[in-house]
Amino acid sequence: MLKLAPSILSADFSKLLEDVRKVEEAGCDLLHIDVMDGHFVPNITIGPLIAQSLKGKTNMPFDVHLMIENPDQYIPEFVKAGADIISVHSEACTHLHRTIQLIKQHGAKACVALNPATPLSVLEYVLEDLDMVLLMTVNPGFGGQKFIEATLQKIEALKKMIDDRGLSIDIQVDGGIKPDNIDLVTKAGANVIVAGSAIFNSDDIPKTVELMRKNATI
Ligand SMILES: O=C(CO)[C@H](O)[C@H](O)COP(=O)(O)O
Ligand SMILES: [Fe+2]
Repeated sequence: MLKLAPSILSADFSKLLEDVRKVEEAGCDLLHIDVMDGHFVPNITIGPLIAQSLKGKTNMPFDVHLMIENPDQYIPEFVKAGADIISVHSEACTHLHRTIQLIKQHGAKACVALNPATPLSVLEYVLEDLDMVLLMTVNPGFGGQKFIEATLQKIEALKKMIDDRGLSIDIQVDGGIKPDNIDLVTKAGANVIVAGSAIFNSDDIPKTVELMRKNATI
């Protein structure tokens, strides 16, 4: 099933709740919350307090993308703040299996995110434990970057890996996705689509969301 996950990184933080309601009214499925620590990625964004302040004010589940070092330290806090899905970067986890179990023990859905240059082989022994895999289609750290075409092959390969094992795991893509390339990523096998600048910087959010759904091949 296609799920659209607008990234609040491109929202107007001075009227965040208003922007969140706009994307919910436009029919988006998940709220993608980008957490950056200035270490794992060069940018600093938001922490659990902001997530918590939005909880209960929208019905969209919270899809929390942790771009931070030592994610284990913060997972309990983000679940308390309302995270429904937590993504951790394989590159930031020394004990990836343990971190995945920690997310699940706290009652959230577990997702592993991979940078564009990270091979799918890191998923070999943990894939069965996951609810979702997030393939970055830009290098993490900033919104509004250009989609990296080479990730299309990787999406296809992940889809095959999941199907070959008879699993049912969502494939999320994040970075540079717009109405004019959503067909490529959905055709390759992605079904959870993050879009920040394409949605929040649009003059007509409902129209852009509708166009993304129309152009998706699923
Ligand atoms: O994780 C991210 C960046 O690290 C963001 O989710 C992503 O960049 C979304 O923004 P855009 O759609 O504008 O590329
Ligand atoms: Fe993200």
